Amino acid sequence: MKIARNLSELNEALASLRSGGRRIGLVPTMGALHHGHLSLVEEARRHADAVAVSIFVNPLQFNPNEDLSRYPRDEAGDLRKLEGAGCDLVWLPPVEVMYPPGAATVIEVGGPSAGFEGAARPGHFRGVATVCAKLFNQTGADVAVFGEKDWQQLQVVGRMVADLDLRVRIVGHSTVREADGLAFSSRNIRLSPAERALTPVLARRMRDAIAAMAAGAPPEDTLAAATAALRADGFTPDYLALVEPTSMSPWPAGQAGEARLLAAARLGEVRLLDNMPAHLPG
Ligand SMILES: Nc1ncnc2c1ncn2[C@@H]1O[C@H](COP(=O)(O)OP(=O)(O)OP(=O)(O)O)[C@@H](O)[C@H]1O
Ligand SMILES: CC(C)(CO)[C@@H](O)C(=O)[O-]
Ligand code: BAL
Repeated sequence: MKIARNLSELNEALASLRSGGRRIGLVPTMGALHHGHLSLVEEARRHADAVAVSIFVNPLQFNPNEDLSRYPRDEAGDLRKLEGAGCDLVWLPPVEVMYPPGAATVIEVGGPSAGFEGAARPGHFRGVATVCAKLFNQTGADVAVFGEKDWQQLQVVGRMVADLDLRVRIVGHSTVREADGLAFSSRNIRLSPAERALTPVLARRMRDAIAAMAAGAPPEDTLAAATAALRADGFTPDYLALVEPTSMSPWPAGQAGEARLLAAARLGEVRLLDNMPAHLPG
């Protein structure tokens, strides 16, 4: 497994991986890797001949009051896991390589960036889009794999690639969960044991709400009741909302079809994100 920390090391590693027309699959991450990330690596392998994983905690997507300095980091553990997963190349740029002094260009995606994470974390998707565009250009990846866990991010990146005619193909991979239903997430390690024990309730409330709506219960009332129940459970819900899955527009009242239920709720200092498909009857 090759490790690159600057652009000339990256270019050298890519030149050898690409020999004979081999296709490159990229998995962008912020490190502190878990089973969700490793399953994105496996997915990338299904679409490409060589897999590159980037590990970069991107300051541009954190707000000043967010947890950039406390974001979990475990470079040695990450490299061990990636070696075991058969990753071919790890791209580990320091901040000054990604954003050299004087850098002054950002990418602003409209449409699916609005609302939800975009509202809770102003400027977050500008940072995500900018770093993803740079990662795609730096690696020349043929395919890039993203997790559905960050559903809105997946839509924003897909929108950017379409709008800018980027040559990378975006592949989404389903959310990988712990046995009790909690979606794997790097920040989960900051949950106390009592908070960790409560986390499966979020996915359970979402599944129950979807089942009720599929059986004909009105979405607005069902989601209001689920939100109140989560609050009583001990969560601080941020949103629980049905959206059109690609544009992220509110799902029109009374419409039948495949919507997406998005949730964000705080538990202690951790903000949990989840989403699930919701098939609504006419
Ligand atoms: N449980 C999961 N299942 C599938 N993909 C995941 C999962 N968790 C993260 N990913 C994906 O891995 C990629 C890198 O995500 P990131 O490094 O931010 O990890 P994370 O676990 O989402 O961390 P965070 O705590 O910051 O949300 C993203 O495409 C993300 O959607
Ligand atoms: C896509 C990403 C690596 C960009 O920094 C990040 O937002 C993440 O880890 O989901
Ligand atoms: N997993 C999305 C990246 C972030 O929370 O900043």
